[in-house]
This record gives sequence, C-alpha cells and structure tokens, in this order.
Amino acid sequence: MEQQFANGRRFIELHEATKAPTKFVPQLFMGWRGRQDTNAAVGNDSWEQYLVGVNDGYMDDNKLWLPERILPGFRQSALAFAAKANAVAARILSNFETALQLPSGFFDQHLDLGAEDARTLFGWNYYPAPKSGTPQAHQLRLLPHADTDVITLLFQRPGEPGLEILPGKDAEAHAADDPSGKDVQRLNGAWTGGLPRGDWTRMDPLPGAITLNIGNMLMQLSDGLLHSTYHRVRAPLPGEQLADRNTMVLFVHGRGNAVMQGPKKVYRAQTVADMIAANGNGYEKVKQDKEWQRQAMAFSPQTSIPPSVVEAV
Ligand SMILES: O=C(O)CCC(=O)C(=O)O
Ligand SMILES: [Fe+2]
Repeated sequence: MEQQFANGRRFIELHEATKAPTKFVPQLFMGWRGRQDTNAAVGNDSWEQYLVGVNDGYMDDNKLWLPERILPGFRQSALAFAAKANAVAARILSNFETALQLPSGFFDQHLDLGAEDARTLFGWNYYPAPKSGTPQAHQLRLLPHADTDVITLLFQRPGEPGLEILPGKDAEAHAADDPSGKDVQRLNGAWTGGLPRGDWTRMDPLPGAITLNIGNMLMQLSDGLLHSTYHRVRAPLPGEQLADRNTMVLFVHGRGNAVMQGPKKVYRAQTVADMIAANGNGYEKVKQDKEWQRQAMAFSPQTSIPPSVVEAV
C-alpha cells in the first residue's frame, strides 16, 4: 500500500505543465484534475486527483499515461495494484450475489479487467497541507457526494483524517425519489430529500484497513436495498495537525456495456458507461442550490463511529 502511495506521489509532484497532457476527460472520468480544475468544482485550492483506467485502450486513445521516460514503471505498478484490489472487490461482491438474486458468477464476469469495455478506475487524491493560521475548520477539501460505482475501495493513511459520512441521508434521498422514473443519479442531489437524519460522522483511518463505500450502481443493482454512501472530506479542525492527506481509490465500475438494473427493475435501466458520463460534471448542477449549500457545508459537533463499527466496515 505504502509503495503505491509513493508511486502516486511521483506523479503528483511533477510540474503542472508535465501533468497537463493527461487532463481529465469528464466523459470517461479518467485523467488528472489539477488545483485549477478542482478549484472550479469545490471552490478552494484543496484537492488534486489523478485517475487511470484499468483498460489501456481508453488510456492510450486519450494519451492519459505519461511516457515511461518521465515516470518509469509507474503504469505497470499502478495496474498491478489495481488488479489486486479488484480481486478483493470481486471477492467481497460475490457474497452479495445470492441475496441480491443476481446470477452466480455475475460479479466475476462484470469485474473482468480483461474485458474490452472494462471501466474500473484506480487513482490518487492529494490534499495539500493547509497553511498555518488559515481558518480551516469550515472548509471542505472535497464536497459531499455519492460515488457512481458499484463499490469504492478507499485507502487512507493514519494521521491524515478528514473523511466523513452522513448516515441516513442516503435513505432519505431514496424515499424522495420520483416513483415514476427512479434515477439513482438523483442521489448526487440528496439535499432535495429534507433534513438530514444523522450528523456528519468521522471515518478516521485505521492502520492497514480498507474503507468501503457503496456506490450508486450497487444501489441500482440491489433495487434500493443497499444505499450509496454520502460522503465528504473536511479540512483539519482546530487543534488537529495541519497535515496533507493522501488517499487512493479503486472505483469499481466493471464493464461499460453492462446495464445496472436489479431483478425488480426499481430503477431505470442505465449502462455503466452512461452513468459514468453523467457524473463527469456532477457538481455543476448543484453548486448554486442554497439549501444544498446549507446541508453540505454543515459543521455540527464532531461525532465518530465507534471503533467496533469501523472495524466491521
Ligand atoms: O479522499 C477521500 O477520502 C475521498 C475521496 C473520494 O470520495 C472520491 O475520490 O470520490
Ligand atoms: Fe467519493
């Protein structure tokens, strides 16, 4: 894990101009989003992200890898790690097949990284250390959202906290869905569902642990039984160390042509590729909404998930 964090830092530490050719492609959700791009998305200079596809076809067509001479071994190392993480995801998800009434072997097939339309992504988030003396407590490093994928494996590092989830918000958004044309992408608009049931709750990093988020695709596949996790990343609170934060993500999307609909057809049929493309500019629709701003930016007294629950996750 630490080796792969270091691999990502090699990319992050390059000059802006060197990274520029790998600029983010919203349609694919692949590539590099520098501080300027994320500044436009979240309104502060607090986040940088590089996401690579496990499928070289999409990466090569869009020239989203840097040449070997700039980052020797980078690509091979990232893809090897992503494949290992994907095997973990497949093992976890295979346990859901019976309960979700999906055909046996569904996830093995769906998560096949060798498939021509494989769209799973692996990548790094980097949040620089805030400058001392700046009022960080009311700033977010990453705005609230639910991930689009089936599940996310999130790798965090002890000493670099910030992830928070809003329990109950997911369920509310579900209840507020329009029954005539259920579209789980509305979860990215969860603020329409009324007041939050829970408070923003810390999910602090534990040594060696992988954090698992449920994404919108699993919500669709499970006909709403499993709700996607609404989450955000906040800046260090007063009294906390002003550390930078490094995380890695495996966005388990699976195959782009697959339709994400459960046996009861609760949600409208959408392909993985369509759901990814729709998310490319996810924040644009919501940023101006005052009620969303109020809830998304709420900083209530800090609550934490008891350690036993965190370990079970
Ligand atoms: O960096 C984190 O902890 C969260 C990242 C995240 O939510 C994302 O990349 O979708
Ligand atoms: Fe996320």
